[in-house]
Amino acid sequence: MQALIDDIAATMASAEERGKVADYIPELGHVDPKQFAISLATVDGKVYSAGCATTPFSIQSISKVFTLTIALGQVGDSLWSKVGREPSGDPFNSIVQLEHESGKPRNPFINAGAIAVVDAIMMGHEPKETLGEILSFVRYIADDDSIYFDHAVAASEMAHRDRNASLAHFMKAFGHLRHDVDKVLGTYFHQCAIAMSCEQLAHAGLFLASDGINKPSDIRVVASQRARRINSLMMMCGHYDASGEFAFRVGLPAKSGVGGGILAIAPGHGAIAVWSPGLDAYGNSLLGTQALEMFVQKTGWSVFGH
Ligand SMILES: NC(=O)CC[C@H](N)C(=O)O
Repeated sequence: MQALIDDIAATMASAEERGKVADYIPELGHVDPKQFAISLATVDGKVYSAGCATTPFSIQSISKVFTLTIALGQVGDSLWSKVGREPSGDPFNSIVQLEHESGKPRNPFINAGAIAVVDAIMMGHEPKETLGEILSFVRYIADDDSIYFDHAVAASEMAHRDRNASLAHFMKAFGHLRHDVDKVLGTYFHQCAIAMSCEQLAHAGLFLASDGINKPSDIRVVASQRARRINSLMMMCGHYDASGEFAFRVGLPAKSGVGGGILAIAPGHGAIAVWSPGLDAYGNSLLGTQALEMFVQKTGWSVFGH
């Protein structure tokens, strides 16, 4: 397995077309596009990494998997009255469906949906308390207390929040947000600004690869049915309007972020985190997707078969 991971990293190191780093969040625009990392954590406790797998990067929308897990733990199925579970077929920051669908976001992974999810978690608390809870959860599932918020990235997003603020105000006008818009956005931007390495991320995702049980601690994080459902949402919605293409090419539940990371789950096998900051036209990591495609072709771990 280590030979395969090394081979993937070597192939990606020599790639010429590397995509475009997100610069609509200015702080992310400074990241060196040459970097590549991959880490596989297996359900039987092994870790295989290559590239800069211990370098922290901005996990951005990958954090939406963790806040969804927390929200379902707090409010259970009542979450689905605030957010849907259908693929949107629209870009991650689109506002068009919100008007047609009375301010209810299609799914928890587009920006509007994730903003609604974090509003649900806040439960009348101040952002600082909610952020403490989110960070504790992520540190717990990754078994690593060094994971942190990159405050410069969060501040950069807050300063350029017009688009996300539009989504939030629109939902609030329909009665779908309970808290003050700027407090919800401040919480959302910090959640997106969590910095993690591929090794930490792969470890954090393991519970979704093993029916809801964290590894290697063997402590149950969620019921197996919930893990299965989160995986299905990742498969259908994790790459926005490129989710179909990602399923076609890779065939694993996965969540991308505009920081260039992707967390993919191979149920029964392990969790794979990849990072390369250059994005494709849909805001998903160009080389990260290629690396995962190469990985499933060699391992046969796609949920759709070899
Ligand atoms: N696709 C993403 O990673 C988007 C997350 C980013 N924080 C935003 O709100 O625009």
